[in-house]
Amino acid sequence: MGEVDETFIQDPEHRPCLSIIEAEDIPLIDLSPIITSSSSSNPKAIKEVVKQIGSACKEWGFLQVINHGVPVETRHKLDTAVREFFKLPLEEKRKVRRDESKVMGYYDAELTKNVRDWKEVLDFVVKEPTVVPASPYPDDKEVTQWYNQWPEYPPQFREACEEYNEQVVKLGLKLMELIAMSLDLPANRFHGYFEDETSNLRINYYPPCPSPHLALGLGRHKDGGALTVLAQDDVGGLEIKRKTDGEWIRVKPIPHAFVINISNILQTFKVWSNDRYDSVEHRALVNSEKERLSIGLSLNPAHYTLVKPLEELTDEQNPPKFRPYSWGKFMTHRKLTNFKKLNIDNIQIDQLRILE
Ligand SMILES: O=C(O)CCC(=O)C(=O)O
Ligand SMILES: [Fe+2]
Repeated sequence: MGEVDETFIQDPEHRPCLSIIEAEDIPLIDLSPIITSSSSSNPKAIKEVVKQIGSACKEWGFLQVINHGVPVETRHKLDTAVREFFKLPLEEKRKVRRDESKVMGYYDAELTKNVRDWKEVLDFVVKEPTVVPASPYPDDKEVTQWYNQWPEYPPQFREACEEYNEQVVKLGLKLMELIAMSLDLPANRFHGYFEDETSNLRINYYPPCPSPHLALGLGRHKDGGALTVLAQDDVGGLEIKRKTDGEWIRVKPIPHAFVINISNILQTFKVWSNDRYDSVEHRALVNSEKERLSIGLSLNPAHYTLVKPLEELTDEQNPPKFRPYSWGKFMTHRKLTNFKKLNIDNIQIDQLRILE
């Protein structure tokens, strides 16, 4: 096979280094004290987990969890259905193609930072329908609803996906409790934000690529939302930009583990925690021999959430460093810019920073 189309080619400074640097791995946290017992039964073990979560969030922005309570079969069922879907002919997959009016579904021409990604994706909302603002304009109060487009084949797709979402959202909310505790907040501090969650599932399928040294499966980015729970298969390719030195390091696939990413584009946690927890860039490499699959559930708050530094974490010595922003308006803006140019700038975290 020849080289890839030039739309996929990364600028030299962003091309991947294919010889793996065997660096230290991101923290691996065993959640069994949380999953197997109630919070009163083993306070010492739970405190230890909270401590590990807190330092992983501060030092890495990424971690992996094992013994997380999501059944192996739930994950296996979705994995099987997804692989069957991506093997279908393009015309079949395009029957659930996303567009401006149906924003969830299949897509095969995504760009990250204006360079094409070597991947196909499927997007679903967790709650159907998901209520969101109709436009990103601050004065427009109109809302709209996002629905899923379920593939007809394989027939078990929808059930597998819904079961997976339910289990993984449960894990995501548990992790939000642990993160709250690591910030010395009550365990349920964030729960209210997720009652009308706008969470979504993003399935990434990376076909083998003839030029893995020139292209990326997914260019460098930070995720939206509060937290991403990612399942990657055993092929490997996820890299994160290490905070301490900016080196790209590979996240080792661990059977049945989930990779947790507390970071996001508008850095919800950076704002909520008033700068204690920061976000981290990551990307996905491809290879010339094997296809790769990853499934990320992004736990997102209700559209009407005003994200701002929590009062408990600010005081006179520690004044708020960020102005509030509307989660829903931000999310709608991001979704619509996939389809058309809008007459409003993308919000960046530094625009929200209150100058000292
Ligand atoms: O494929 C991966 O490992 C990363 C996926 C990812 O970062 C995303 O979907 O946002
Ligand atoms: Fe990501």
